[in-house]
Amino acid sequence: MLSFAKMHGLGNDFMVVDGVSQQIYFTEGQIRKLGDRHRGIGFDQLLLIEAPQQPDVDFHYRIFNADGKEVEQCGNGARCLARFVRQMGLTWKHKIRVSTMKGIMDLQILRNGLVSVDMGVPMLEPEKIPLRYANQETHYQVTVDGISHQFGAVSMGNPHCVLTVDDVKTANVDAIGQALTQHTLFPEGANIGFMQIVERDEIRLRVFERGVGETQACGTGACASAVIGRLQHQMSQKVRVYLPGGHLHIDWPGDGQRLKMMGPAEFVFQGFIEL
Ligand SMILES: N[C@@H](CCC[C@H](N)C(=O)O)C(=O)O
Repeated sequence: MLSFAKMHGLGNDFMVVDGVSQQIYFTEGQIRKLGDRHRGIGFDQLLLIEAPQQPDVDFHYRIFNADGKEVEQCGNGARCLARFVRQMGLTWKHKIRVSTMKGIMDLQILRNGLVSVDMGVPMLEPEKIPLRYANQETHYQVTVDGISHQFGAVSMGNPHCVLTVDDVKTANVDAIGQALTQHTLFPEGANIGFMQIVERDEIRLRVFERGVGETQACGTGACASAVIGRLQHQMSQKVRVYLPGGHLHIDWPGDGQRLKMMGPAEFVFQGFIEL
């Protein structure tokens, strides 16, 4: 029997598995079955926490989308990881350092229960996103169904494309998201964000996630929108990003600097399942 927890960050939901005390290997098919919302546990991502693979790191953090594919980064998941490892007694630390496919990340559980995550330096070079386009720094263009869209692109460890819209409520998230998430411009696919600027320090955002579809919140998507918002629309260093499931605080001083994200992480239940 496999022990797991169901958690969420602003409604972006996860099956979280302790791979430190349990020996576990998931196939893509198993993940798809577990992620099925009618016949499985149901989740946007499965998070697998493993023993450290290098010195000075507490855990190794792996992320799988509901389609079974392993990906590089998950911001809401990182906050859940921090609360999970303490709740399960895997550590007593409040400051936790994890490695991911793409690098090292520092997490901190704050006194108010929120979790702050150092998400590293956002990467804007097309080859690092990856994006098949000559470097234009912040303004790119793509045509979907005969309509031209301007977008910004950034890697938060994983690839993001951010479109600015007048109103997130009426944005065609599903159709444009489907068309762009596996567009040839993004050789590894991309998460597609639809950002409405409300104030210099406030964004409304919906995200069509690669390997999932639209989610109630995307942590890395919120970070990406803050970066593109600052570069394209001169937004403030500190912004609140409102997603359908709730809001996150993002702090990014600017180009070449590290970005911080802060928000909640919640337990739903714990359980056992036979694979
Ligand atoms: N929900 C996430 C991002 C999860 C991975 C993403 N779907 C991808 O394929 O890169 C978040 O909170 O960042």
